[in-house]
Order: sequence, then C-alpha cells, then structure tokens
Amino acid sequence: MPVALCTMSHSPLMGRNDPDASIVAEVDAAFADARAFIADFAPDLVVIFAPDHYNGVFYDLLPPFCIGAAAQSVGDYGTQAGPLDVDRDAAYRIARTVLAAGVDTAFSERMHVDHGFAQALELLTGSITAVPTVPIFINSVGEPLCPVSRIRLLGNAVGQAAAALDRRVLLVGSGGLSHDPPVPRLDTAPPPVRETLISGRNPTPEQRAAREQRVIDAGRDFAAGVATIQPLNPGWDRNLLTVLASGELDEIDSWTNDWFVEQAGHSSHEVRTWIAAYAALAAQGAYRVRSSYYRPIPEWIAGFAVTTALPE
Ligand SMILES: O=C(O)/C=C/C(=O)/C=C/C=C(\O)C(=O)O
Ligand SMILES: [Fe+2]
Repeated sequence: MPVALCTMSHSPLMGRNDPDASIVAEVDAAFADARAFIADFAPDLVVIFAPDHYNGVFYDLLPPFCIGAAAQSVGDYGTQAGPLDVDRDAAYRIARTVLAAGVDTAFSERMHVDHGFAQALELLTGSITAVPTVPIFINSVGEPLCPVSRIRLLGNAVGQAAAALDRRVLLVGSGGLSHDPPVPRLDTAPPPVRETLISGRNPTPEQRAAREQRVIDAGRDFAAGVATIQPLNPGWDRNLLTVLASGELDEIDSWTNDWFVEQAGHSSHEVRTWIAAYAALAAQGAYRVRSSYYRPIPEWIAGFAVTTALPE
C-alpha cells in the first residue's frame, strides 16, 4: 500500500526563542515543502513515532515503546491539548504485527502525549485531529534505554503492518538530532524533581510554566554561549542523515547508547523516532530521500532537520 515518510526535529523553543528571521524563514520553507509533499500524498493514516518528556509517560511504568489506541495531548508549550483522532482498529492491527514479530511493545487505551507528538502533527498536517493517527511512543529520555537495534526491528514490524493496511500511510518521526536540553534525569535530579519523573502527571499550571521557563532560559543561555549544556554536533547529524538516506540502516545497530550521548547529547536518543520511521519505510523496499533540510539552531537547542522520502 502507498507509504511516504516525513521526519522532523521538534523544539519547544520554536516561537519562544527564535533565531534570526532569515533562519526562521528557511525552516518555515522546509515545513511548507513538507506540507505540500504530504498534501500531494494525501495520507488517510498517520503513523507517528515520537518521544515523551515526562508529560505523559513516567518512571511509575516506563515501557520502551507504547502504541496508543486512544491518546490525548497534554498541551505543553502552547501545543493543542485534547484527544488525538486515533484509528483504534489500525492501532490494534499494528500492535498485533509488532508483537508477532517478537517486539514486546506496550499498548495503551489512554495514552498521554506531549509536544513530541502534537508539534509534529500540527506543523505537518495542521492539527492533532486533521488525519486519523496511530501514535507510537518511543522512550528516548528515561534511562535505561533498549539498544537502538530494537528500534529498527520495531520500525520494520510497523512497516510490515502498514503495508497490510489498505491505506495511504504517512510515517512520521519527531525528534531532534544532536541536542542536550535540560530534561531532568532520574539519577541526578533532586528528590522533589525525581518524584515528578516517577509520577508527575497533571502538574499545576504554575509548575508547568516554571518547567517551560527553565527550558526557554536554557535556550537563551545556549545561544549566548553561556549554557553548560553539551554543544550540538553538526558532523554527527550530517552523518546520521547520510546513513538514513543510504538505506543501510543495519549500520546503526552497532551504535551504542553511550556513544549517542558522548557525540550528540542525551536527547539525541530522540533520533530513535527517525530510525523507526525509516525502518518502517524500508520494510516496503528501497526508498529515496526526496528532500533534506538541516541546520544547527542553538536558539532551539537543536540539530534541526526535516526530511521527506518515498519508496523507489
Ligand atoms: O525541564 C523539563 O522538565 C522538561 C524539558 C523538556 O520537555 C524539554 C524538551 C525539549 C525537547 O523536546 C527537545 O527535543 O529539545
Ligand atoms: Fe524532544
């Protein structure tokens, strides 16, 4: 069945701590191109892989993956709040195929998602309900993480499931390339923050605003060169884009989780969502990258990229 792919970095700092207007215009043009590509493809189902940033998934029960049969967006960083238009039947069909392939995904009838999903759906399709969706969470933040080789297997199984649906399926991956924003970590967080990582659902508006302001401040400091967070790594980012475009995805299996962090920061694990989306596309045969935009954008704490691809 027809498939197409669009992968994109997200950043909660877009519109909150913008780079020079010429760079914003360049990114806007990349998204306009992606939207035109998607409109031309006319998907009737979006399968989106995205991470969570302790808004929907916590250490009280932290699976490596979760397929949502129903999901609602928490509305962080000004993204749309409320239910996604989840295609429940497609979600179950995909989950059955993934489990049959030996990939032990979790499953949810009440998934909570954050800007990782919502920003991508809004930017690419106009809203969180524009096209029926199957949201697939990939843990990219809460260590310990599974080896990245499992992500390729997940993507492959999702791609096989997508092929068996009689649908026009857009595969989306949402996550930054090299970046190390100040997402708290369980082993270094002070006790009150640690508790929010374990069970922090439904913060008060004041608590959410304080978290968001901390990230905005970090973006300002990073762009000013005075933040203590890890630099972006454009060389690493460009190599990743080259490998994804080459179709030689099994090369990625040897990359260790520590190497991702050393090279590209903790949140570079978010490229798991890209790897899954490309592996899903590869499940249907050879593919060709149709467009690839990249720029390191310190104001957004992001190696920022947007790609589109189609089967050959
Ligand atoms: O500080 C917190 O509690 C949360 C921080 C974030 O949610 C940061 C998110 C940053 C991204 O999504 C990104 O990929 O840069
Ligand atoms: Fe993120």
